[in-house]
Amino acid sequence: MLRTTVIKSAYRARQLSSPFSNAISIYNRRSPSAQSPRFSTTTASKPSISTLSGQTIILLSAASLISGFAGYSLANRHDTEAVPRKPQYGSREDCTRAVEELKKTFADDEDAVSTNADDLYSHGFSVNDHHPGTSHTVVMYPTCTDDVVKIVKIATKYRIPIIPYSGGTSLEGQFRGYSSGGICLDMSRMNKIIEIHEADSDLVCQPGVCWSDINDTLHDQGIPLFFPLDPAPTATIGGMLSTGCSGTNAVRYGTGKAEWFLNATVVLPSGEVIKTRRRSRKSSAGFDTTKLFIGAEGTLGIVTEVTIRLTPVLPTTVAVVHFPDVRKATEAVREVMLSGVGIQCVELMDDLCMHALNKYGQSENSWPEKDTLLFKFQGHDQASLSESGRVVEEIVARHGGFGFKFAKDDQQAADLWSTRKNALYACLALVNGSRAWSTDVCVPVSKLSELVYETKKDLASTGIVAPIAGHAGDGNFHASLLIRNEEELRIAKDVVSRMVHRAIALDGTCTGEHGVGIGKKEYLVEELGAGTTLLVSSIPGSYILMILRMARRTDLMKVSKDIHYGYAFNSDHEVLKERSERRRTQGARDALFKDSIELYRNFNVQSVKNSVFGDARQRGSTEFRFQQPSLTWVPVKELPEWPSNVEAHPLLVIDYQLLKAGDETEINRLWEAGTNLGFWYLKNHGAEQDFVAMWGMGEEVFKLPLEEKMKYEQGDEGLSFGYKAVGHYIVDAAGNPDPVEGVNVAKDDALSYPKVSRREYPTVINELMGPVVTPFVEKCVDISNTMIGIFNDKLGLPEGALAKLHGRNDFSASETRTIKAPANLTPGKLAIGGHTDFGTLSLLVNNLGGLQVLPPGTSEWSYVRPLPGHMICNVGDTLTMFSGGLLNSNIHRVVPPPGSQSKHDRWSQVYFTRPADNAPLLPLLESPIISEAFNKLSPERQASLSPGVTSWDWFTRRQKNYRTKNHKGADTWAANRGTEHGRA
Ligand SMILES: O=C(O)CCC(=O)C(=O)O
Ligand SMILES: [Fe+2]
Repeated sequence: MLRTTVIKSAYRARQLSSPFSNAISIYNRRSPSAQSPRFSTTTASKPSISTLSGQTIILLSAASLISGFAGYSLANRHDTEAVPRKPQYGSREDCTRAVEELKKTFADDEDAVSTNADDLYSHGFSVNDHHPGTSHTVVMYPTCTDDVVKIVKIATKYRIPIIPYSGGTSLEGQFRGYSSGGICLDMSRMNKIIEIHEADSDLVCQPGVCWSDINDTLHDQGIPLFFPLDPAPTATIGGMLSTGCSGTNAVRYGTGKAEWFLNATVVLPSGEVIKTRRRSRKSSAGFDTTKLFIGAEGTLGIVTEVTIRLTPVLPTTVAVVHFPDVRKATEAVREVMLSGVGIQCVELMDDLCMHALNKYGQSENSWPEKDTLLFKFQGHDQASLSESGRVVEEIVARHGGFGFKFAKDDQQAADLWSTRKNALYACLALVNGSRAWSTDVCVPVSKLSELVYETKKDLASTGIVAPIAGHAGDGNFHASLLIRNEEELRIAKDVVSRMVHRAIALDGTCTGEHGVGIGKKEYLVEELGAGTTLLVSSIPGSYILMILRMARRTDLMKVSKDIHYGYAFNSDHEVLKERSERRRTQGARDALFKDSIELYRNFNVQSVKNSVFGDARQRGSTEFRFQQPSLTWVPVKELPEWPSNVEAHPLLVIDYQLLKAGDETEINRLWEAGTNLGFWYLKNHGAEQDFVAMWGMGEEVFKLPLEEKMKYEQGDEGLSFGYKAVGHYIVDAAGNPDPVEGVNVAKDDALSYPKVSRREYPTVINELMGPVVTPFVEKCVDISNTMIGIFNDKLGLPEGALAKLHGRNDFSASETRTIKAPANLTPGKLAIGGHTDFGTLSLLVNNLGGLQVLPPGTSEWSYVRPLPGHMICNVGDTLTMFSGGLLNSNIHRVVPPPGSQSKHDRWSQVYFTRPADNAPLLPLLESPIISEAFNKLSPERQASLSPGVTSWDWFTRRQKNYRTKNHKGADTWAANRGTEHGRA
């Protein structure tokens, strides 16, 4: 390692001092501390950075070193003899020791190590795909190859997998955390361009630098060269190399292969540093070692420096043309490609895509909603561009192309091209409350029409909305399957699987450019054959985990002061704040772009005024203008920190994705939480923004005139659906009125909308039902059902027993509850009196503290602190009853937020899962586990757990006795009580 550094630095020094060299050494102006004195800066560049959403790079499981080698996704192999051993990773204790050593090793660099929960979460989880996510144990921020070596050596010592993280646009779940713990290596501080060699048309850089920033830098310096590989705008070089990336320019320039990556410096699992080649354009000295690391998705080593090849910038222009169907369009592409005209890109957008662009795109144009091709021509001058245009116009006409539009000037060309750039985001907005499963396949160009045609037919038969856009010139296309719930996710899985088999049968590949990740592993043997797969897997020191990373858009939303909506959580970690800030600026362009589309999709945004679609350097404030109904968001502002002198009760943090994946340890931890305090944090649940959106809905309701709101009041008969004015509930035996405003929506209404199931709501709620309330309910139902299923099994109940009592389509008191407690409540005043929740499970998000629990066996209330990205979940009475008292419905209440937090409005969003109205409330004694536990209880407790009434009667009795109007004295308070009776 040392030797490499010395040689390299001497080499650079010579270059810099040589009068014949035009090498330029460039550093990132924003990271002066990271500049090494030995590379004196001659030119400060514009920042060339990316963290949040570029391609991902590397995953390295250091443990493989110890276990010999590990296989590259051989899970599906039948030939069991050939299956390499799985790496044996260190235990959680080993992980803890590794983190200690990392902290000690990097003690003098306070930015190098983070164990902040939010940081761990945002690096291991992604909202942009459907794969389960897991937090890492620690996130490391190396600045140089030496740092990486140190980290790798520690990882190897404790057998901890490393999951490096650079940009993170990856779509196949490549950068997830590892269940037994892992080290995430965030390459964002290795974001420098080191040398530009104009005369050689190449450039040396670190892996965290973004390709579009490289091109901006070259442009700014008047260097007429560029790097033509163009995946997502914030993809970074390390990730691009590691996934063998491509983009729209692949037709002309090919993909991310060794012709573009001339050499790479790589840290191997042993900690040894190698450089794959010198800088000469060609070499026949042995193996093309660089290529080994291309597309390896980080399974072989960590790339810490790369030399990329550049190419001259040539004039281009753009044309668009529409077709009656996709077959005709792809046939035209084939003929155009054979004509030999100067084509840089050929992009296909299907009819659905064009519809999305008309609806949500930013273009002035209104397009025919037909399968469409977009050509980018390349030529030496206007005449040659025009000539190419003429030839293509003739060809496409022969294939039924119509509306051929050739850009008159650069401005028009840029406008037309932005259509393609906006396509993905516009498509994502098509289905309210959906997530996209974006995936790609690639076939020989002549087979593309068949593949697209068959896939569209298949998609249509499933009812899943899935616009298709792709690189028609390469036979590569992307389908974005827009899915709203678990059922559609299941259908989508099958569709994707059929699409992949279809592509492979056409002599194609399961992925043209997204990579394998964890999403496409299962197809490798089918595509490559067992022999090739085994060969790859048996490269000594090869690593198995395919885990990519991607930025969480919400992470950005939380910290961005530029976005005037959402809410801000606070962190007591200064380090995190700084990092968030850094990430905010680095990933701003891409993330804001996505944010704005999210708003289009969900909130009828009329326009987004800022630089998201423009120059990354002018990242000003963002203004969103909303169509009716206008949403005034709970503004992002610096909410005060959790006061350092206030203790909060610790809760177990449960990882929802691990629960879903059936992780036994996590399931046991959920059981532990449920049977003890009955409260826990839930992370990686993917519904954070849905909770926030509900506050937006609440704000819209609360600002209506009181008279209007009172038309939708819950009433005093025991119903809780609808509006609740301040003072209408009591908070104690004395009958003191509550100070909070609230609004509840029945699950039954949210799921049946526009059909009214239980009651009518204010117009603003109706308008927000589709974009906000229904998706919120759907997500909460899914999340709740997952946990109910787990409790069912742990309770020893027959499969589906609890689920049957909570049927999605059975009428129940399940509901959303949005609560706003005003700022500056009198200290000591109760916002919500002490109670147990009526139903089975409650899912809760707060913006500020105030919730308190009375832990079993104590008489002191303890705060529960809201944590960013985490819900607070708790067991309610009906689950306690069904479980014969095994699961604990704990008493809790809400007081004014602690410290200076009390100066702010407190928002709270709950989803209550309650049993079907007619479900009888009795312990489910058919389970031996439950009956054994129940038999041990005191008669009084047994009676309290066996009311024998229906869920609906239980609920209305309790609800009725909370109403101020019904309060007749302390007896009324007692009459609203739940399972508190008979507790030990
Ligand atoms: O606002 C909170 O934090 C808790 C709300 C609650 O306990 C309830 O609505 O049942
Ligand atoms: Fe509650």
